[in-house]
Amino acid sequence: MDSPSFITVPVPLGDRAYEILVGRGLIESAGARIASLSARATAIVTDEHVGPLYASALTASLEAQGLRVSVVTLPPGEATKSYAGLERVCDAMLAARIERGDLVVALGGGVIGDLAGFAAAVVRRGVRFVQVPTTLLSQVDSSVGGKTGINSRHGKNLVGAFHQPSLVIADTALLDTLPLREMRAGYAEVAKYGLIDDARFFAWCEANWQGVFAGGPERDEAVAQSCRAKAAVVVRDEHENGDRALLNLGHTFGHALEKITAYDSTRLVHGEGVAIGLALAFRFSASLGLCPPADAERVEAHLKAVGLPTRLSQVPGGCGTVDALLDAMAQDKKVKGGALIFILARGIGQSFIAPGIAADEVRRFLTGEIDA
Ligand SMILES: NC(=O)c1ccc[n+]([C@@H]2O[C@H](COP(=O)([O-])OP(=O)(O)OC[C@H]3O[C@@H](n4cnc5c(N)ncnc54)[C@H](O)[C@@H]3O)[C@@H](O)[C@H]2O)c1
Ligand SMILES: O=C(O)C(=O)C[C@@H](O)[C@H](O)[C@H](O)COP(=O)(O)O
Ligand SMILES: [Zn+2]
Repeated sequence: MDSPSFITVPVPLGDRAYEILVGRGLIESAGARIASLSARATAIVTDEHVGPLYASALTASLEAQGLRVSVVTLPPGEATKSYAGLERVCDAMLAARIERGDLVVALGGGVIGDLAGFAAAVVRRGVRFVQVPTTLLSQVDSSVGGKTGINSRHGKNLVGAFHQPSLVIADTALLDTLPLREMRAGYAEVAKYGLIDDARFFAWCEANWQGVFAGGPERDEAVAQSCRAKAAVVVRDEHENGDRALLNLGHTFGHALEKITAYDSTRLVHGEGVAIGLALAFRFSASLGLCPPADAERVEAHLKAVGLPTRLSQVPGGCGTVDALLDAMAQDKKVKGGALIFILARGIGQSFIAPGIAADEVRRFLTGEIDA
């Protein structure tokens, strides 16, 4: 199993423990690594952008290990994370006679990872799966932690399951073909880890983001550090009964925007929604007197420097009314007893879970943001 140097990030979850491998060129040895999990057959799930670039190399690498391989290729974009997409993947797995002891291999971004992982969770009541994430977002976030699912017309990720992967192979060279818009979107989730609880990492991001984009050693470091940060949270709260909600920083607003833009990736992709959501969470915290306004300005300045949107006015086609936003936010999975729970911040790297924010405060803040 010769391969270039790589970083291993363990996710010690007892009988669901697995490793995240991060490095350039890992796809070449993916077949041997996946074969070591002792399956007989694999179903690769991918999309129409990623499949033509990487599915044949992965197929060859798996077949060289004697594994039977089938491939299902879906349309790219958020709209694929749907009931129809789920039906296609489940039926393809069943048609390929994928058994419980076999493996689903998600080759793509977060859309494919969430969808394939959910199909793996439900087909035959549970098949193992491997993540081969191909976007920055999926390498730093969605391939880790076992949240799988699809969107509903009622909201983001409302139908899903916790189902941990058996292995994550993050080949950072695959990001060389990723469009700039998608690099930027994934970067919002990288910056998020600094904003949650690691001010030093946020400062590192401010100084090193160009290297992450360019594919230097900073890229591998950013992916590995993000995975370490996420794994640490997931290990202490796998099913989001407490601290894991911190990973939702920016998402109460961001998910509402994704729903309002009808999961139309030409208008808004997840990471762009998160970028606007991060900026909103910090400005909301500042407006409540919780966070120094200078920190909110610094967050916005960094996101803008990278080329990310930070304002509701930047949502193509508009962000809807305050009522539409509040209505979408009411379906957030953090809602308890009908009341919203926000992730707010006392400063950069000092985020916290904030129940008990009055609905009037949210309305006042959003009204100001829409009018800004
Ligand atoms: N499960 C989780 O914990 C979690 C965490 C964060 C986000 N998510 C979910 O992830 C999804 C977003 O994922 P995403 O940002 O990866 O989007 P995506 O999967 O839609 O991929 C973005 C685009 O890049 C293309 N692409 C992917 N890899 C490529 C490559 N190497 N070269 C060229 N093109 C490539 C895709 O075809 C697509 O058009 C959202 O649905 C979000 O809700 C889940
Ligand atoms: O892994 C988590 O937990 C996260 O919240 C990570 C988020 O970046 C991700 O977008 C996640 O899918 C959101 O989860 P949801 O439970 O709010 O749908
Ligand atoms: Zn996210």
